[in-house]
Amino acid sequence: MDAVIKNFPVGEENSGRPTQKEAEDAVRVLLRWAGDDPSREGLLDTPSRVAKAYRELFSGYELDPEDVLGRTFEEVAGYDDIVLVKDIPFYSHCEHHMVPIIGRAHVAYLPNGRVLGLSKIARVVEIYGRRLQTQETMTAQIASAIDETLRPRGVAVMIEAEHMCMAMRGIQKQGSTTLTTTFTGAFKSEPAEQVRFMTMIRGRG
Ligand SMILES: Nc1nc2c(ncn2[C@@H]2O[C@H](COP(=O)(O)OP(=O)(O)OP(=O)(O)O)[C@@H](O)[C@H]2O)c(=O)[nH]1
Ligand SMILES: [Zn+2]
Repeated sequence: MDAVIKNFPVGEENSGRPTQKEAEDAVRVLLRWAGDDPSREGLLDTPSRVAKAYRELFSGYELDPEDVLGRTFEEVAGYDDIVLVKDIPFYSHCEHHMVPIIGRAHVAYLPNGRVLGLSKIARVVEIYGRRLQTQETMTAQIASAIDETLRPRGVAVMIEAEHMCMAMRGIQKQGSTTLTTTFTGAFKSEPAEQVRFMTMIRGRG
């Protein structure tokens, strides 16, 4: 982990975060709420496993996209056309039900003299994915993080995702996909750039 711990600093100043024991007790309550017995053998270690899993699934709160996006390159031989990283898979959790959102992000920008390491784009998707989210917020957050740190001529983000809260429960519609987009700069002002972005995303193989 090479980025700064931000929202939940590990240490004495970390007064707002529950203790491991509090988290495990909360899981025991939810196990009882589900109708099971937390003291049966198979569930004895479950609270500590769940607490550990939550640290991983929600590790995005501890990372700052600015640290990840700080490393840029200028030597790209004058390349100034679209850079698109498409089909970045991610898992997130909806902030309404805390069940998974399973999706793919497509992220593009128009360089303004500087380019990002390609892996950094996927890292930004991870940082925002590993938080409680709405798809709209996550789409906008990825775009503005890149916009504000890299200052490119434009950013385009599309997310396609399936929401388990619509598939496993509630309306129970499996297989529906939600699409969200955020465009900034030239992608926002020039429809032709949006069309190029969409064409590049849809051009498979
Ligand atoms: N806009 C948006 N809505 C979302 C997202 N994830 C989940 N939701 C919706 O959040 C809404 C919450 O609605 P509520 O009526 O408060 O909760 P609910 O009774 O559990 O809703 P149902 O899912 O319809 O049973 C639901 O319509 C979900 O489909 C998201 O990323 N974006
Ligand atoms: Zn939901």
